[in-house]
Amino acid sequence: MEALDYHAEERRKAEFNLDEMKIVWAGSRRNYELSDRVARLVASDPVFRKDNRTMLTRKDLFKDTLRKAAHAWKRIIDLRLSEEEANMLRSYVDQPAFTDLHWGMFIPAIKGQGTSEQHEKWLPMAYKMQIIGCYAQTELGHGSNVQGLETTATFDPQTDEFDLHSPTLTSSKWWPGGLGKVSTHAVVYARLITGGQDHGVHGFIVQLRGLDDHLPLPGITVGDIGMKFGSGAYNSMDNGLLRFDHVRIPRNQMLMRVSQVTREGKFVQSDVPRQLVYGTMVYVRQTIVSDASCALARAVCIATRYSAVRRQFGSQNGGPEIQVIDYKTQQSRLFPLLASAYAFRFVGEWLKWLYTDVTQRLQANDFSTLPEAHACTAGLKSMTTSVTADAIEECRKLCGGHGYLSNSGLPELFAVYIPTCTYEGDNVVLLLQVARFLMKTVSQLGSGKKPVGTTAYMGRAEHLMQCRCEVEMAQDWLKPSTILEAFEARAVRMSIACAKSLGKFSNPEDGFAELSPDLVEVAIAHCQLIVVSKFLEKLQQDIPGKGVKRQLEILCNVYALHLLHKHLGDFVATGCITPNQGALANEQLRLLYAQVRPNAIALVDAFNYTDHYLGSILGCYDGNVYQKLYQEAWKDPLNDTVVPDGYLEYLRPILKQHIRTARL
Ligand SMILES: CCCCCCCC/C=C\CCCCCCCCCCC/C=C/C(=O)SCCNC(=O)CCNC(=O)[C@H](O)C(C)(C)COP(=O)(O)OP(=O)(O)OC[C@H]1O[C@@H](n2cnc3c(N)ncnc32)[C@H](O)[C@@H]1OP(=O)(O)O
Ligand SMILES: Cc1cc2nc3c(=O)[nH]c(=O)nc-3n(C[C@H](O)[C@H](O)[C@H](O)COP(=O)(O)OP(=O)(O)OC[C@H]3O[C@@H](n4cnc5c(N)ncnc54)[C@H](O)[C@@H]3O)c2cc1C
Repeated sequence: MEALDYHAEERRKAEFNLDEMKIVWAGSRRNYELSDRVARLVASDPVFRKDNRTMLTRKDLFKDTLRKAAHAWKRIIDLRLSEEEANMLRSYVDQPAFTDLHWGMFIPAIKGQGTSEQHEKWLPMAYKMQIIGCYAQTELGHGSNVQGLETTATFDPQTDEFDLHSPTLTSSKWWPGGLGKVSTHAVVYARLITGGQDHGVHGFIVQLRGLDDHLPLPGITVGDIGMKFGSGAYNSMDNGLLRFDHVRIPRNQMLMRVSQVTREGKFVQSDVPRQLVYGTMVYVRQTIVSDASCALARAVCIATRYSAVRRQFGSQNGGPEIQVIDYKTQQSRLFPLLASAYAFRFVGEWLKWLYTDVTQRLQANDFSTLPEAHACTAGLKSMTTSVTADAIEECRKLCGGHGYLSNSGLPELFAVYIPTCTYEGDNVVLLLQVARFLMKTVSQLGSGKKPVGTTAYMGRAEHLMQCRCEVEMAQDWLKPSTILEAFEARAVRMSIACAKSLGKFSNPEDGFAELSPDLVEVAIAHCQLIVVSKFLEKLQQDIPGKGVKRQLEILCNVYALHLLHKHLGDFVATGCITPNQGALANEQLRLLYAQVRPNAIALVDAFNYTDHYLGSILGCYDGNVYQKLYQEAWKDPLNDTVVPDGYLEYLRPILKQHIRTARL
């Protein structure tokens, strides 16, 4: 018998080839096939079950995480999965774990900042997980200000060792994932001191726990920092605290690609820029942008499928009520998020390319594109995670009351996701880094130095400062060059206005601090331009499949025009468009929503998420929401008994007292 599909009619409405769209989303046919296979492998394995995890105590959740990680590792070895497949498996298992930090930060830190001898010594053990590492940078007193870290690594020429020490309470390492209970090793960031001189923050490989007994080594105090936001969620991770009491490590455990300390204790700064010490963060920020599209797509998939099932009001002659997805307000809240998921997917692909390019250049000692890579990863990490965090909450609201149920999947997704706005760099702090980069670019405009890469548009500042938008009718807004020019003009005009205001301050740093809220807006405008332009560039590619390119064009226009509508003040105040042209953009946006509507379910099907990964009754593929909600309610432990525990002690006495009072 064919399974019920409450979305069958919606799926029939689609105007494009779904299989081809799945390939576009996955990046290639090969990626699609790998990802589909791994997703099904995880979904069908009972060890990876996750529907009960918000009910577990912290200890049980943590043990469950250890069990899943061990099982995942066994599957990776037994099935001889490649690193790429293993990473897919990690993300489909969908439970933050120490392995994220081991593979995502500890290994990349050694690779990026270690010498070839250090690679040879440490990487084989790390790849086999014979040692497990974390990334111990943040302290109780300092996170954003990395230069303010207090842990010291003092070289002792007598013994050829570093003495690692936590001189104050605030120097305690605080937050590193995997540190609390699991890691045997850490890359620790500490101030390097030689001959009484402070050389700033550097990375050191430090063993924390015994490899046989897992006990902390002498001089090391280590533990978990405690429960975090929400149930389940990020509490599967053992974010830890760490203190050193004069712990000794050999000199060759300082990561020495950027700077070296010789046997005599001489500090040598190589030609490699000191910012490479921050390189692991650049790598992770880039991965966070791709992950943002996945998290956003997940929330949007749930809200879209549920919006097609849910009906409220408007029944005519006893017929069905209106599907809430048909309300224009629902569309205007939901479809820009759907478009953003695609936009972030494509900008994530591009950022991966940029990162690979800069890495290859760094290997050849070409550091020229490092500032651009830093600005792009920082800005896009900030922008995509802020939008995604807000969007998950919006999707919860789009699902009405049922969105607040844990089994909608949205509360846990929100709780897991929101720290992304803080970790790997607080989002505001990162936007200020972008703003610094932009102000520097503007200040060099007159010097003959041609801006390149994502700031190339600033080279056309003269034109962009005075160009006039030519839109006369709503449909004029569909021209890619019109959209692009409006976004470029807005970004350049806001940048130059800020640079002029900065010029009025005698001390530039005072000006930067005073104008920082405006500078954040400038950085956002620049990042939005990058996303819009990368979406437009994607559309220049050959995209096969009936109707696929057309749907992507519609989504690209939705993405750009909803931003234009949301930031209308910027566009009008800078004179890039007139208020009337803004109104025409909004008119066009409404027409675009009507074009998205019949394709909405298929556009979220293209993410190819299994019900296991979605973890949501509201978002389940077959749309059989009400029956599943009803069945699920009976599985709650509170419903194990008809009369709740505590009735006799606490409820009955009150009820009885009430009866007595009533009789009086
Ligand atoms: C189960 C088994 C599974 C097996 C799986 C196997 C396969 C797995 C494969 C892959 C796995 C991948 C997994 C990924 C998972 C990832 C999970 C991630 C979890 C993340 C958890 C969180 C971790 C953290 O949070 S770590 C700590 C992060 N901390 C921060 O981000 C701190 C933020 N602060 C800073 O970055 C800096 O302090 C600052 C930039 C804000 C300021 O720095 P400062 O030195 O003061 O610099 P400043 O004076 O402002 O600038 C000086 C110049 O330097 C430039 N600059 C700054 N930063 C950088 C940089 N990063 N790169 C390049 N340049 C930089 C800056 O622009 C200035 O330049 P100028 O030209 O002089 O102006
Ligand atoms: C779940 C989670 C996992 C983490 N994992 C790790 C890990 O594995 N390893 C690790 O080392 N760290 C980790 N961290 C720490 C994380 O990197 C830091 O919390 C993060 O970098 C923010 O730093 P902070 O906590 O010092 O925030 P703060 O800098 O204290 O931020 C507080 C407020 O001040 C504002 N602010 C700060 N500086 C400025 C400024 N210059 N201008 C304007 N506003 C400013 C911020 O915008 C924010 O609103 C993790 C954190 C979390 C939440």
